[in-house]
Amino acid sequence: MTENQSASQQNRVVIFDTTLRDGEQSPGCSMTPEEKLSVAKTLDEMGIDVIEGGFPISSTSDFEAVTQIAKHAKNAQICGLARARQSDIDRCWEAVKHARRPRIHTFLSTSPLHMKYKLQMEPDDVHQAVIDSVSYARDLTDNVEWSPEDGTRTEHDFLCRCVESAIKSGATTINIPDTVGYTVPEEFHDLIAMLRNRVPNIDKAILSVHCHNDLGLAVANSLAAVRAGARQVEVAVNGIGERAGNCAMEEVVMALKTRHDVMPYDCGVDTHYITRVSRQVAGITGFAVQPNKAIVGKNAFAHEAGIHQDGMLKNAQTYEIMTPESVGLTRSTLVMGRHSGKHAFKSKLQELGYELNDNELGDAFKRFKDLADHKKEVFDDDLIALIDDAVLRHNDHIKFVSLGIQCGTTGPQTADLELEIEGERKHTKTEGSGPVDATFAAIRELWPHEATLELYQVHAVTEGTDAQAEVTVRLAENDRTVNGQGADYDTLVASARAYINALNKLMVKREKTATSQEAAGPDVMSA
Ligand SMILES: CC(=O)SCCNC(=O)CCNC(=O)[C@H](O)C(C)(C)COP(=O)(O)OP(=O)(O)OC[C@H]1O[C@@H](n2cnc3c(N)ncnc32)[C@H](O)[C@@H]1OP(=O)(O)O
Ligand SMILES: CC(C)C(=O)C(=O)O
Repeated sequence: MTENQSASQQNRVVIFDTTLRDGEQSPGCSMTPEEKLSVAKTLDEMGIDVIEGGFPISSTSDFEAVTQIAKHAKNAQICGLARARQSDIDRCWEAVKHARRPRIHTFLSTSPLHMKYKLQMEPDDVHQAVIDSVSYARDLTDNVEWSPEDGTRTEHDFLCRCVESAIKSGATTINIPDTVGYTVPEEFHDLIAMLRNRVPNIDKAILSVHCHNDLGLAVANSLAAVRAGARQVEVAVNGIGERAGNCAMEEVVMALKTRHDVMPYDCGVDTHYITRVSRQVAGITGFAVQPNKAIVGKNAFAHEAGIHQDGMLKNAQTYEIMTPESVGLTRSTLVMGRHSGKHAFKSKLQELGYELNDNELGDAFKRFKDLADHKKEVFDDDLIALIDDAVLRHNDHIKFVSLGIQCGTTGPQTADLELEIEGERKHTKTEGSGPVDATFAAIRELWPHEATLELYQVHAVTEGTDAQAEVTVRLAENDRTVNGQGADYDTLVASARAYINALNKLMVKREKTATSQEAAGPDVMSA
């Protein structure tokens, strides 16, 4: 009996996280291999069962990300996506094979619309390609997932035929995607029930769902599918993903935990990591979480109305269906400030879930002391922003040194900027239309580049006029898009740091992103 089958029989729901593949398909959301690896490490630690690290044939950067994730994962199965092409499957296997538990996820559209217009293939040829691609993948590994893309708009007879053949060809997971987020919960429930009733060998594979959120129904649809017998749910942190996004990991996991009475299914996720991974993904992608977002929004556990506050004081359960602690929002035991030393700093970071090496700790401590000199209270959110900004910066080609600004109504706005570029200090003083424009103009003068600014976003980490600013800068150059982040108590310094971070990432991408054309194979398998 396979691991998947035993999970299926025991009401255990496998959590398959696709933040790093479908999540990354959100426009402007691309992540470097290093960033993907750092998120994957958290997902692995928190008990996510399967991590889809990317689409290895799509770029050398994605190939490298999946390879690195596969090499580092301790517990999770590591998966890559592949079209129904030998070259895609080979490339995927090359990356995932390093994992202790690798998985190939291959897919092909089965809806009339997709077959006719997108694939331009006849149903019989699609059916044969399913058999060929799954059999080919199965020769490489015994852990093969197959997805009929646009499955929810596929004719039932044809869906059953393809699912049955995919299982006969060796698929161990059958994932039904609601690719365009069209389905409503009752329909999804009935679709899964229909497959279980009609496909004779359905129990040989675990049934999975992959829901998009175009109508805001991704979580409801996924839970309806679980109630009908699906035992894998595909999710993304903060619900990011193509268009309106994917089923939000934190929502499904907390719904299963909180309403175990009506949904008696278990998953292996340690929910205490939820806040941390949400912040990590938001920081890396620059996709801020809306304040009223379930589970991870800033207001998810805030009570403002007097009657609610009164109820909370008398008994928290009056207005709280789950505790903030259960998702990792802990009341601080260590208060950090200018008098805190390195030991307390290290313990605090451990409390927040960060393990830094000695160099990273040293750099972060210097930044913390500087911040504490300028800010009365250093909150947990300040530290998280600071750590996310300070680590992962060691190999940067361009480093921020200092910035002086002249702004206001009395004279030209100028930025006096010093950078260290490949070990050499460079300095300039540049004018601009406002201090941010002057700062970015100074960077462009010291490091000329063609990339265009697509997004400039400032977010106050905490309340108060001394709050740290967390800035996101998105730069685009040809097909490459990168998000840079910077945090500082000075908004302009944070802006400079974010722009420089984006430039550093762009350089890494320039080096690594050779398009996959030479690796991409010619045709759909049977065509
Ligand atoms: C529903 C989903 O989320 S599926 C995943 C979507 N994710 C992405 O597309 C992100 C990564 N994609 C990419 O980088 C590129 O699209 C690549 C590298 C995969 C392919 O790039 P290109 O070779 O330039 O092809 P392009 O993207 O223009 O078109 C896709 C081709 O794949 C074919 N195709 C689409 N899905 C499949 C599939 N499951 N199996 C086989 N072929 C497929 C299309 O019919 C089209 O073929 P054609 O070129 O013969 O018309
Ligand atoms: C590849 C499949 C699972 C997908 O992402 C979709 O259909 O949305």
